[in-house]
Amino acid sequence: MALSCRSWLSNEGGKHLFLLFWLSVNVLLFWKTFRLYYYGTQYYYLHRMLGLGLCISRASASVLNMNCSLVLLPMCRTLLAFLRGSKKVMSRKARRLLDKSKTFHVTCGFTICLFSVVHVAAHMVNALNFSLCYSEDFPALNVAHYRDEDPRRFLFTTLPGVTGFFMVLVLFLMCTSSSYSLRFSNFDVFWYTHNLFIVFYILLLLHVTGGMLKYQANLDQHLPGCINPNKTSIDHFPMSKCPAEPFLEVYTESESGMENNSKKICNEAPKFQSNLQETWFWVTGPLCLYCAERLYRYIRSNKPVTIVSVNSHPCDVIELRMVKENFRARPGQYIVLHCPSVSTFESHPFTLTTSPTENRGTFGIHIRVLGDWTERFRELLLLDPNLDTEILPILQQRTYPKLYIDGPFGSPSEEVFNYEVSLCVAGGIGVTPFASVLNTLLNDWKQYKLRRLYFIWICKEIQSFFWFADLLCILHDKHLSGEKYQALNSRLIIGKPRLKLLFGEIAKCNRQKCVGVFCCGPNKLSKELHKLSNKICSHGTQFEYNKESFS
Ligand SMILES: NC(=O)C1=CN([C@@H]2O[C@H](COP(=O)(O)OP(=O)(O)OC[C@H]3O[C@@H](n4cnc5c(N)ncnc54)[C@H](OP(=O)(O)O)[C@@H]3O)[C@@H](O)[C@H]2O)C=CC1
Ligand code: HEM
Repeated sequence: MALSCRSWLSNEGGKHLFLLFWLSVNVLLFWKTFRLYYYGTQYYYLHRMLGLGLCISRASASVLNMNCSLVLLPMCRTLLAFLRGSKKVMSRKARRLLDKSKTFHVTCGFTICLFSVVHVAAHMVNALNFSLCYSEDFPALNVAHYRDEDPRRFLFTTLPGVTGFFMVLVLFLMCTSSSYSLRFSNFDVFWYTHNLFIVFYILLLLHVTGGMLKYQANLDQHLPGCINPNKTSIDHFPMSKCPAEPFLEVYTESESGMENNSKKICNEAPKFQSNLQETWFWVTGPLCLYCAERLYRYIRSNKPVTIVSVNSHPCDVIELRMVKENFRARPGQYIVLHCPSVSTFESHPFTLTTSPTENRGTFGIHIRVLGDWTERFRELLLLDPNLDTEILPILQQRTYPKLYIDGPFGSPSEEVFNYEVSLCVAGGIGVTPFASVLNTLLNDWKQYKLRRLYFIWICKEIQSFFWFADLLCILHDKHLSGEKYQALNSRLIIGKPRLKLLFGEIAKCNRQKCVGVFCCGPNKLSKELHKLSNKICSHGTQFEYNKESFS
């Protein structure tokens, strides 16, 4: 039991701890801001005018500030790839958190949507109260031009109102088009709408320059509650219509000593100033970082690659070999392919199956033709579908379509080399990340921590194994004996692997070790391995689960 807890903690602990920390900061930020506007002496008159709507609108704005700042960071993929590669900078546990970057991005995105609803609702109430609680005494505090003015005026004729309206519209479009089904069926729509994020940020930075909500700047000359000799009552707002609590009930002695002031004479009338714009502090940094990342990626991917060879494999897989000046990549990384002849904006991630080395500049990917984009791409590559293989030296190269790559970007499979023992389970074309790992082990494995690799590849059709038959046999021959492809036969087993039994065997042979479990394939395979990694813990062996994803 203790061991399975240790496995669970090792697999799930980091991400749950990070999520708890992020949640706590959100709650703390909301509560701290709520209290500031509820009890803050400098907001006493504004609170009297707007009531809880003020506190909730400002508290939700604080949460929006933080998440609008965080939402872009997980998408700085080049920065994430650098962090993955810099082993000195982060521990493996910290690097494994990078696998959840897209999940964190979506979480922040949804939080922005949720608190945008809260923020808009609270500001609707504020618009109403600005109108109902128009103050003759403090004209600087008012947003309405006169009492009982139509609150819709603020929403559609002021900068915060108009920018807020369009921000909600953009956010609605971005989120509704981000659903998995729409991204899968019509990536272009997702891409067009999601790139409205730049409009979202421009509107956000304009939104907060409205300066409608004001704080009192001369508390030393006029502490709320003091007596104005020119007025008999201290009620500056039409109490019958205003939502704010009665004067003395809100402020207790411990909060600000308000009662004492009801005997003090005010030295001068209250003066009000617009709040400092915190949003610029929160958002400017990450926005500049992300824009710099996109600019760097644009410049880096602006030069087309040279296609060296195109191989057609069984079961609708094509292998593409390319070369690009100064392109470097680590095994397990992926690139994003963009072919303007197929689609103007649509691009797709593919894991590198061969990475460039010192003595070979080419790199390769294996593409399973599944959807319209890959279908069209194959037609452009293999003009004559009957051609089995077509390897053209660079000089005689046919006119292939222009092809651009973005990346390389990091992925969990890079960690395979950082365990002493690793188990790689591939389902179908999900073998690609491990192909690059195996290719690397062909050359120089001594530099890595990895000393034992278990590799399981599950395919629907036996012909699929021909995608990497050469590689598997060379590996096998290099480390074991056997004729060409004979080796494969001796390791080909018909039927599903008994993963639970396999884990037990691995645990027995690697007592007291931490085994890195890597999966790339169908979700149900991934879920089964994840469950086993959390559960199996015999012989003191721990299984650390790493799900492959284009994070
Ligand atoms: N870097 C990355 O993130 C990459 C991810 N991928 C992903 O990998 C997946 C591969 O798809 P595809 O080639 O169609 O794979 P398949 O759907 O053909 O599945 C491959 C094999 O895995 C078997 N399988 C599925 N679930 C289990 C399980 N729980 N236990 C044992 N065997 C199981 C299947 O058996 P059965 O026939 O019974 O279903 C099938 O024989 C895709 O979802 C793709 O997105 C691919 C490449 C790279
Ligand atoms: C204010 C809110 C949001 C902003 C500013 C934002 C911004 C971005 C940016 C800049 C990217 C990177 C595009 C790239 O470099 O490839 C991105 C990608 C992504 N966003 Fe958002 N997003 C927001 C909300 C959401 C929400 C709510 C969801 C989910 C429902 C979501 C899902 C995604 C996904 C899945 C990707 C990755 C696309 C891919 O690479 O496959 N986003 N987003």
